[in-house]
Amino acid sequence: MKALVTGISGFVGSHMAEFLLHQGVEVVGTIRNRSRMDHISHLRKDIRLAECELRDPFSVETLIGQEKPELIFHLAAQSFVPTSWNSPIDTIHNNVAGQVNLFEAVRRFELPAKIQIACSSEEYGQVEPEETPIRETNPLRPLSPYAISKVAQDYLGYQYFRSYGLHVVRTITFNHTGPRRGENFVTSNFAKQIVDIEKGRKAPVIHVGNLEAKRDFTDVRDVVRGYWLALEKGQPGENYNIASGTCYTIAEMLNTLLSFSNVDIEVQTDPSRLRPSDVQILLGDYRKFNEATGWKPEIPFERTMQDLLQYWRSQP
Ligand SMILES: Nc1nc2c(ncn2[C@@H]2O[C@H](COP(=O)(O)OP(=O)(O)O[C@H]3O[C@H](CO)[C@@H](O)[C@H](O)[C@@H]3O)[C@@H](O)[C@H]2O)c(=O)[nH]1
Repeated sequence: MKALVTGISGFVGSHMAEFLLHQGVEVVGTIRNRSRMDHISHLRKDIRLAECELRDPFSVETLIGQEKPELIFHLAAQSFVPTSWNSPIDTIHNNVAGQVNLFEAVRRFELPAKIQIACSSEEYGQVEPEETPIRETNPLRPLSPYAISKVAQDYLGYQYFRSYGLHVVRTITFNHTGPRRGENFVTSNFAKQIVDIEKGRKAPVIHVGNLEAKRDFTDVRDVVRGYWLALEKGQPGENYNIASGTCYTIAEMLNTLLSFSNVDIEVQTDPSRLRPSDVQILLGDYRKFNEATGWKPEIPFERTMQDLLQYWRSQP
């Protein structure tokens, strides 16, 4: 069995590759010439890498024609919400055109591949308190250009299934974190600041944005197991929430991290970390996915936070 992982050098891509190798699957991954390789350096002898610019249809067609994978995990994306306000067109183009190119190449070669696409709980956007936990039937009220790009990816998955019969499974993943999470994202950003303070590299002040927002965090290792099950047991054309079913305010998440450290800190709001519009609450209902695949989260939030701190402590 051969799997293609787009964005293999990224946070989720590297965990996906590890999971697939444990399943005995042959792994090919896409990288770009500017990709950082440190997340997958320990896997280099076990995986194959292909340089591919997903925005370029010729590049994607060549890759798909050469590799003909049976499974595709489409994880490559511009995934940081604040970047999408600074570069809205780039975010939408990158995320949407990349996926269309992939789908068109699969069609062109009439590949019977199963394709997982990484949709996002950001698509739900403005959620009313009585709508939680959020089900897949909730209206989408996106609040950022990033969320718009994910709505487009999501509905393209639906449309390519309906129009052409592509086996696309749409996973709607809530926040996820763990070792190797990029340092822009809130969990990793706060963990790294704490470790920098522990190591004496930074004054004991943590800079934060909106601490009131509530997020539903799942460990990335549970998430990639979910992506595998989505292709093994999920129905093509369907969308499935992948979530923990519990949410924390960002302040509670910070306190959890601090409970695993001895540092004494001051918290300071950095206005540049506040967003033009922030999704206030994301709390997912994963029953539909559980019923289809048996998936449920296994790694407790506290362990994820400890592992994340350990990850930053181990970095040079
Ligand atoms: N990044 C960041 N966020 C902060 C900070 N302080 C508070 N926050 C708040 O923490 C929350 C989470 O921010 P992020 O970690 O940047 O993630 P996100 O915007 O929720 O998006 C993530 O989850 C989506 C799924 O819902 C993913 O699709 C997306 O790619 C990303 O992983 C937001 O409400 C943000 O305003 C900070 O210093 N930095």
